[in-house]
Amino acid sequence: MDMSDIAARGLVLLGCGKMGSAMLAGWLEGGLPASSVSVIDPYPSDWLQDTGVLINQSLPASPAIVLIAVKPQMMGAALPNLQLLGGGGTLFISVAAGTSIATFEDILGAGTPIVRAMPNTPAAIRRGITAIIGNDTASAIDLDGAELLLSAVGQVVRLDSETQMDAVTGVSGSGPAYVFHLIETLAAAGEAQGLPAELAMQLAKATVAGAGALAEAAEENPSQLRVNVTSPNGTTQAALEVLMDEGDGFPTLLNRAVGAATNRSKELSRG
Ligand SMILES: NC(=O)C1=CN([C@@H]2O[C@H](COP(=O)(O)OP(=O)(O)OC[C@H]3O[C@@H](n4cnc5c(N)ncnc54)[C@H](O)[C@@H]3O)[C@@H](O)[C@H]2O)C=CC1
Ligand SMILES: O=C(O)[C@@H]1CCC=N1
Repeated sequence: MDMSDIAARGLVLLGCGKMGSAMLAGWLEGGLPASSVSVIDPYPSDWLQDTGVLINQSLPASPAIVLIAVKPQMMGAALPNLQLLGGGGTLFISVAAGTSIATFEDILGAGTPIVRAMPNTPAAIRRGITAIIGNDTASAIDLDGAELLLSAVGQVVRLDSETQMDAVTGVSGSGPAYVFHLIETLAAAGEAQGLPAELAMQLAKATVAGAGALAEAAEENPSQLRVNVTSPNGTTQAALEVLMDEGDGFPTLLNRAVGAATNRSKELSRG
């Protein structure tokens, strides 16, 4: 399968809110024709209506891929829309947090190829990362198809076990929110030190974006990159002594935050 096969047979998107539209923006920017995408969503956004995709119209009989991007709590109402699809080699991909492959197998049948995926919103600018795992029916070709579609909006990693999905959700699925909060709080801290709000925000955004890009591009690991910023007895050391505090510093806080997200993912999958 390549992107032209997906374009020829059609892609169905069930739910096009924040995550669905982030991915759709990335696919359209990557050249997927809008006319090959059918969206089902009772509340299509203005942005979606301007893209030229087919919205709430009859679906192709056997689309290449159906991607499910509704909230876990909406799944019961949304999935019956899809029961008539499949059978013709359609691959189902779900990005729903905390919704197990078994849940989809109950509704769509265990003989249906299903890939569970956890993307993140930087997909909108094709800088996302998505973790995937297939059910027993999903073939190597199905996993390659899922990887092809999702790699159009960023990196793709394959998991060994579905149980890893809860922690992945806690790290990279929810992770952009932690980084956005870091930007907000870094800018607010700059303001507290007397900088104008706009300047503080520009400094914070560029610092996070630049450090992220350097962390990805550099040969050194992030620990060494941190050391490179830290002059002995200088300003960074003064800050890191606060941030790396064993009691209430970053390590403790992030461990608790990622743990809370992971546990919530586990809770959602228990229903
Ligand atoms: N927002 C994020 O950063 C991420 C979200 N996810 C997962 O993506 C899924 C969607 O999350 P968001 O996009 O954030 O939520 P959202 O609330 O922005 O989008 C959900 C969309 O589903 C639509 N919808 C509601 N009932 C429907 C139905 N019966 N049929 C079809 N569409 C229906 C809504 O109108 C809405 O546009 C969730 O399962 C979430 O766990 C996964 C990774 C990251
Ligand atoms: O907050 C959530 O439940 C979803 C899953 C990962 C990011 N957003």
